[in-house]
Amino acid sequence: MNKKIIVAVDGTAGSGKTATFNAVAKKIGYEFIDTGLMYRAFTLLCIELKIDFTNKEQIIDALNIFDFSVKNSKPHLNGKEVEKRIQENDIVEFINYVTPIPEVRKFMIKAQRAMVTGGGYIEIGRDITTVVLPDADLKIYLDSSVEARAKRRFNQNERLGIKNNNFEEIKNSIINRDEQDFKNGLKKADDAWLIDNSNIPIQDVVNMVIDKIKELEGK
Ligand SMILES: Nc1ncnc2c1ncn2[C@@H]1O[C@H](COP(=O)(O)OP(=O)(O)OP(=O)(O)O)[C@@H](O)[C@H]1O
Ligand SMILES: Nc1ccn([C@H]2C[C@H](O)[C@@H](COP(=O)(O)O)O2)c(=O)n1
Repeated sequence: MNKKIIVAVDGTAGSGKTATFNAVAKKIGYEFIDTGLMYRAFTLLCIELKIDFTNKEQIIDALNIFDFSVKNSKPHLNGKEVEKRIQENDIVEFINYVTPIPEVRKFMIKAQRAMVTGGGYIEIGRDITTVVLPDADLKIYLDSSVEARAKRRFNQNERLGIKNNNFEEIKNSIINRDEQDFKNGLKKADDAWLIDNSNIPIQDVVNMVIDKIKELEGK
């Protein structure tokens, strides 16, 4: 019986981490953890508490009443399902006040590490291969050109019928998010496998990754 492994994934905003590795996890029966949802849910809590986002102490105090869980593959904040709510624009507007705070990152890193109790997990984010799971069996850094990511997000918004869908605004938002992520420590780990999917269909990336996981399971 092959032994399941731990897979850690980092990558740039909108590069395809969720769509790609959710599909991989479903195909091979692994647990999928998207750590971005935790930061989004915590930002929502701060919004609901009407916190002054320039006041770090208030944000840090909110950690004491932050309960995040995933039930039936849906993120829950203090017991309430928030899957759609945490994808709304106000979250992105305020999240950059939250993610740089060391005490917030320390809290999240501890929780994200504790979620992975052995093989059979795929965890994605921005500091998983470098901080949360530095000893993961397989580390992947997923990236795409800004153009490719903006086109995908634009097309996704069209499909979803999102109004005021503007390519240039999306492109600038991606550039800004990259800037903040790199400031927060996003980088390709020396021992991570770089996958640039700018011109690779998602199904091909899924298959490449599954082949690699199966190879490592057999070792
Ligand atoms: N290889 C690919 N080719 C074309 N489109 C892709 C590819 N991978 C992902 N996509 C599409 O790109 C869009 C963004 O993907 P996704 O939301 O998974 O990115 P992400 O890295 O999780 O984003 P974020 O960092 O914002 O959470 C989605 O519409 C997804 O279907
Ligand atoms: N481990 C992580 C995961 C996410 N973030 C930041 C990056 C974004 O600003 C925000 C939401 O992540 P997304 O849902 O877009 O993947 O949280 C981080 O700093 N560390």
